[in-house]
Amino acid sequence: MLELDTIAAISTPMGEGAIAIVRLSGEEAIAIADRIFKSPSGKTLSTVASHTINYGNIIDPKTNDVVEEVMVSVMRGPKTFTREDIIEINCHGGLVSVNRVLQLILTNGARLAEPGEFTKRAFLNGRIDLSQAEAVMDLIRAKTDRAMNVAIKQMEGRLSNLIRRLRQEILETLAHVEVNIDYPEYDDVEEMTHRMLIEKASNVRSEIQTLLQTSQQGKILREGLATVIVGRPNVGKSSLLNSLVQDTKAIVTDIPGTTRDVIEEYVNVRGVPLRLVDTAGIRETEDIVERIGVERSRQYLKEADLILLVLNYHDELTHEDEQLFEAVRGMDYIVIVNKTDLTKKIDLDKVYELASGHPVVTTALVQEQGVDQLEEAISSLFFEGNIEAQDLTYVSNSRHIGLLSQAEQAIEEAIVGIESGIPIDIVQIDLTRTWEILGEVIGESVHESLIDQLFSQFCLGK
Ligand SMILES: Nc1nc2c(c(=O)[nH]1)N(C=O)[C@@H](CNc1ccc(C(=O)N[C@@H](CCC(=O)O)C(=O)O)cc1)CN2
Ligand SMILES: Nc1nc2c(ncn2[C@@H]2O[C@H](COP(=O)(O)OP(=O)(O)OP(=O)(O)O)[C@@H](O)[C@H]2O)c(=O)[nH]1
Ligand SMILES: [Mg+2]
Repeated sequence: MLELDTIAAISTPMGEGAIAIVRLSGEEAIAIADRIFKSPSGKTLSTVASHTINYGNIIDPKTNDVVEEVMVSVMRGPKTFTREDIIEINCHGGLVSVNRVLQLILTNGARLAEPGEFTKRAFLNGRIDLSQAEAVMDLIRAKTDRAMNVAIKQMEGRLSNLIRRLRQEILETLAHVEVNIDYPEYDDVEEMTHRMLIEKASNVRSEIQTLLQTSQQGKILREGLATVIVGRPNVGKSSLLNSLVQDTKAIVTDIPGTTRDVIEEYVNVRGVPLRLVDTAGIRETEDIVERIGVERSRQYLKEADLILLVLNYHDELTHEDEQLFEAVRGMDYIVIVNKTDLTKKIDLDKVYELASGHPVVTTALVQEQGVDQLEEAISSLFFEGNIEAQDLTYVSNSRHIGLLSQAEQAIEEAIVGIESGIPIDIVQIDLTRTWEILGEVIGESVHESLIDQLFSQFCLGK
């Protein structure tokens, strides 16, 4: 165990609630709490049994004034979240009262925790590895049930265990290489090790590939399907965003060019998390502010997983509409023909022809018509053919995906090397590199600055 100072933070959201929790972790946690805690029966926290909750008051030791009425949980390490001694003070849930308790703790020997520092300690003290710690953050941020299931499995160590097993197999393979290097004079040893090496390394490679295959869905579940609404000015793009969000987030007017900037919202469409982006209508424009917006729309378009292309039923197809079809070619898109409550001026046959097999949905968004069909089209596009396998281990985090791709490449080089009969000590280098890269996923052999950066993305008090 590392010797670290005692940290404290408010671990519940800033705002009014029924209760709010101030959490302390570290060697001095119980002693510090005792300095400001007074129980009616006179007991002290340092003498109560571990994992008990205790009623009492928080008092300012300088004035002896009662500051708060609380329940204090005492949990002695190592069987705690951080493996250190932990105190949790359950206050009345008002901003002023929790802050007063926190201030007293800080003036009585604790230091304010940095974002993610409690979870970082769980990592530094070896209770969880890096991929599990990252999953804790994903769990908090999860926007749908499915995203949460992926995070929980990763937190339980599913991914870590798989990575550990692969690393173990690489080590065993390396042991065979050693034999080969140590006894090069035995030809039959070389024969055998070659076959074995190729078999073992191919096995590892195919497991890495299987994992990488889950990454696209995993990433979408975690980060949301990047969905961009495009269309000419005034066709109803912002109305579409509002219908899907079921709330008025984007300003809707009949003035073309209303949306100047990009609006981003998370929505849950039948279990598919969408990171929905409403853009400024794409057209040639003179207005400089609007032009920046249009420029950014094009940028978003490039990075989208799904495009919602909106057309106007009450208007003829224009050259700009056709350019939009051109721009989204090769991407996943759904065509929405809006304003069907008005008279038809669009050539629908032409729309179907341009859509060339992509779904076409008609809507009258002012009357909330067609939204169901659109949601259906989105969810069937996402879940097409691959109903989420319950026991699949997903990779969802860009850092992990990047490392796994590197590992795949390294093991590939090792395999090609063995097959082409290059010196075995070169193969050894590639295998070792694969082993190291995989280690970074679970936080073995990672640089300290990366660890700091990862944990700093957490919420305060986590
Ligand atoms: N009040 C409170 N609720 C909370 C947390 C917390 O810190 N405080 N958690 C914080 O995010 C989560 C719970 N996570 C936890 C994970 C591990 C351990 C823990 O003590 N693990 C030990 C002992 C397990 C055991 O008793 O067998 C261990 O793994 O060694 C505690 C909480 C959610 N709810
Ligand atoms: N009749 C009718 N009007 C609609 C429909 N959907 C949207 N509108 C109206 O069309 C106008 C433009 O809607 P917006 O959602 O602001 O269009 P937009 O594409 O975001 O426009 P810009 O941001 O200016 O590019 C508003 O007056 C809406 O009320 C519809 O289905 N039928
Ligand atoms: Mg708009």
